[in-house]
Amino acid sequence: MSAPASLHASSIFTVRETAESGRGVYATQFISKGTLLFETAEIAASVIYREYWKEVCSQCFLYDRGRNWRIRDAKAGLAFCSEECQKIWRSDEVNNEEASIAIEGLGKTGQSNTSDPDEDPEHLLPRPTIEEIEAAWAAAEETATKIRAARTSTKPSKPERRLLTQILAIPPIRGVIAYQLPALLTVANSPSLWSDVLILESEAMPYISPADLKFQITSYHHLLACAPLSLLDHITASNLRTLAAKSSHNVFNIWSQDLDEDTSGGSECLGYGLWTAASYWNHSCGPNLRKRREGRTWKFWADRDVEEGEALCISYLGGDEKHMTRSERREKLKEHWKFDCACARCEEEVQPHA
Ligand SMILES: C[S@@+](CC[C@H](N)C(=O)[O-])C[C@H]1O[C@@H](n2cnc3c(N)ncnc32)[C@H](O)[C@@H]1O
Repeated sequence: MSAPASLHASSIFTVRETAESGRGVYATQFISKGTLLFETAEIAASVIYREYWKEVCSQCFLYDRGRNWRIRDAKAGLAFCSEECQKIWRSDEVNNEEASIAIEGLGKTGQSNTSDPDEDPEHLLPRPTIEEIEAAWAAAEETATKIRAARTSTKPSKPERRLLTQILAIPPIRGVIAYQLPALLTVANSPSLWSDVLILESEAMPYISPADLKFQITSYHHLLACAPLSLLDHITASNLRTLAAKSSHNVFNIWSQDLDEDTSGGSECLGYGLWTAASYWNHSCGPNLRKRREGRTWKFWADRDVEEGEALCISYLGGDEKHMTRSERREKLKEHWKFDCACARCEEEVQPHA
């Protein structure tokens, strides 16, 4: 199957291969402006940035102008807008609470605190190549094997205990680990949702810097060293590499205000998430869809009348495309999403050479 079942179920659009932009979504009938085309709440992984954890509901992502939510799970480092949301979060995923508490405990007992990726000197270096990525993960696996042995041994040896202590003393990178954990819970608890992750478009060089790659590996080791044993089989380099490769082109930012509706600025990026079924809309610099997040649900509407056979596209530029020149748009899309835009507006605006 080339897309999640929920997309195939639509009678007004279909997902198919395109010549220039991978798979795309196409109208199978005339669609009038304002029609709600699709909604999805299937999130394979998400993270709220650490600085917002008290202000953003961990379940529904509600943010109220920076007000702190009073319902807290301090051990798990999470806040909720209501008891209802906390209840849903607790019951949602097997292991959710236990695993979150284990991760939150990292760096709180030993000498380590937390690490800021932006302060790492390797943060500004170029993306690691495919060869560098392979070598780093191969080396990581040797340590991972030892950590697994130490965790599963009924009577860990002195070197095994020392290894676990050493790993747990490394400062955790909370932003990375807090995104990896929900993905691994998806692997463990929702195999069909994880299958939807596997068919998303991949990026072969997904790490934005050597520091990013290093931190993903450190977090892998941290997870192996402290996550509940029931999760251990799912904490694999393969799953975490898949997550990075798929997230690169497919995550949606979680904004404090809806950018499609309000382009006046002031919206803060609170985190991001991987909504698998929402990842098939291609970009157009003249989009015909409007999107909005309501809690955990992304909704997509026709923003004008759409003819049968037309590509259904959102804007990846959040409304800025309206005020940008062709070359500015293409440069930004290339820089952030690494593709040469093949949309109809870019085609139409090609300047003939003198
Ligand atoms: C969220 S995915 C969209 C679905 C994707 N086409 C697929 O097959 O899974 C984003 C990726 O689609 C491709 N894409 C989206 N819009 C495009 C466009 N206007 N021109 C060229 N490629 C585009 C790029 O490869 C981009 O990284």
